Amino acid sequence: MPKIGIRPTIDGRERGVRESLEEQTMNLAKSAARFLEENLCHANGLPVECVIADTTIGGVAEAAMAEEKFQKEGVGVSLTVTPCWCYGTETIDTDPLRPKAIWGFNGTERPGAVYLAAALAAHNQKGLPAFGIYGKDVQDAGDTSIPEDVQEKLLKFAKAALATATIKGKSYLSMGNVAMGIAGSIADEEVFQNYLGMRNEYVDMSEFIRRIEEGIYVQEEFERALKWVKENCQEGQDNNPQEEQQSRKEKDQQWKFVIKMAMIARDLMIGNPKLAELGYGEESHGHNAIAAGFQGQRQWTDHFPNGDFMEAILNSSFDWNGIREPFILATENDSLNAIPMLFGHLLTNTAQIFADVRTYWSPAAVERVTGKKLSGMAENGIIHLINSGSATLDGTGQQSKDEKAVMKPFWEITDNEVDKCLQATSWCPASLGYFRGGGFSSQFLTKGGMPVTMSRMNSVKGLGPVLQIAEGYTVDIPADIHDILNQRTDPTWPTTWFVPKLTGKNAFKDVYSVMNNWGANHGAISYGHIGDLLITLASILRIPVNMHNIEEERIFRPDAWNLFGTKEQEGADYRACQNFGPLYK
Ligand SMILES: C[C@H](O)[C@@H](O)[C@@H](O)C(=O)CO
Ligand SMILES: [Mn+2]
Repeated sequence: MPKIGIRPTIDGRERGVRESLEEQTMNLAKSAARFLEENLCHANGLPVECVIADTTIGGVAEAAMAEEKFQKEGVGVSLTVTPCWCYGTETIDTDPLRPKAIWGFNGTERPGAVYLAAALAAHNQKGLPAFGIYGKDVQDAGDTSIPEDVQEKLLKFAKAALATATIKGKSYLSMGNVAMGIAGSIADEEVFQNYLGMRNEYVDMSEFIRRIEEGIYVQEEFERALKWVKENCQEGQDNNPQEEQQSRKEKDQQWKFVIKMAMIARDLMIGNPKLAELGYGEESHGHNAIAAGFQGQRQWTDHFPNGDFMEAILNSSFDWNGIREPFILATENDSLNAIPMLFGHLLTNTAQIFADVRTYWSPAAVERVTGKKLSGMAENGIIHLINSGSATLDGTGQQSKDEKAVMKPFWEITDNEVDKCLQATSWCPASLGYFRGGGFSSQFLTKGGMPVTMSRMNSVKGLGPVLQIAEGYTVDIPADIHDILNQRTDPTWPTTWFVPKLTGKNAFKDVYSVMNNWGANHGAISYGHIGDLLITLASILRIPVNMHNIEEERIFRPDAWNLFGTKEQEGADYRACQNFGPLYK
């Protein structure tokens, strides 16, 4: 995993000045390292490691020594810290690909903040955007504590920067290609390579058939998985017309098939050393995929069982092997929704809901069809998030903290919570009108009251990718209203009722405007209000944000963004992103 490199910079003037600052400067680095290590964790559960340069950095030779150490140690993110004046261009981190921040200690004995300003100016002049962290309140010289406002910025920067470094060099695995003309399923080489530093890998869906027919999966695991599915995955109601319903025997066959699909998709993504033991060396490697998509519709689903079980279970934090890190797997191979799912996962360490942003139900329309009024959080209208396939089962809202529904990092989830998520989910025989080959769709209703953030990447010819973000809440609506609304769509699919936080302005004027401004058919829903983290990450990658409802004081972007205008931040973001261009271009 990428590490965070800490660079203590210092005034290089020996015979008094430097010596007097050595201890304080190194202590600041140590306290930043300790703070980050204590408060951050990678999405796979591993602790975040910091590497401190061997010496303080007073000039370019010591900057080079720090760089050498960072290269050796696999440092993907850098944080420069200083309590004093140092020499800007001579001490800064000039690696153009490494996200970077400078914490200039706010003291008056020695001018750390003056260095911060000078060093940021140097970064801007050189086209190497850096984040500036300057505490609001003056601290005393010997104080190594980290004020709360500085802590907040350190974490925001570090989490987004680590996500950037984690994504770099990994693959998006496109299983199949374009589903039903959905442009998001065109896995765009330019977007992945230039903006994310990723490579695209492609496998034809026929690879699933080859592996199923030739037995290229681990038989022992399959048997264990089948037993687990029988015990834990309850089959839901078959809504197909009686005469079309598949027989028990056919359904039993299909369960076996979809379990194999799940195992094979996982092996395709990350490999499986057990396949090498079975003589399948090449297959054992996988595609180094940190995210993937499955086309499914229609060539596959017109003939074979659909991908819903595979997608839902891989996107969840558990399966027959126990509790584990969720995968990122987009339905309909919508790669532009897989990207925000990946962002959400790396920023929160939790599983992600993939959904169609399907229907805006105005209060008037709800009243017309149900005779009932929406109230409480739902009173301004609701958005129906629903899709066959890849909503994580963590999205049931059956995990809890302080008696509130939450979605947790996998290492905090208990066996009892896994049972509850599974209990809250039924697996309905797929709607055969849509899915001629059958399969099983996960069906659940997300618990209300969870703070969530819905985001989506869109791509515009000539402009490139843009990100849209809506913080809001999942809501409970009365069961009788839900039943009527749900029956009007496909009731075999999982439903999340969503209300965005409204600002009364522009895209967040009302719930309708959020729906009306959504850029495509899908959204990625992440637990928590993480719009600020997404904005920080997007700025590192130079992806402009075209719509968000995040309070101004939570927004943290590289210092250079201010130089593109401070009155109207949205336009400044576009100008800055365009000026610097994609991180890996
Ligand atoms: C079954 C249907 O084709 C759905 O998959 C369709 O409505 C979508 O989800 C489109 O994104
Ligand atoms: Mn869809």
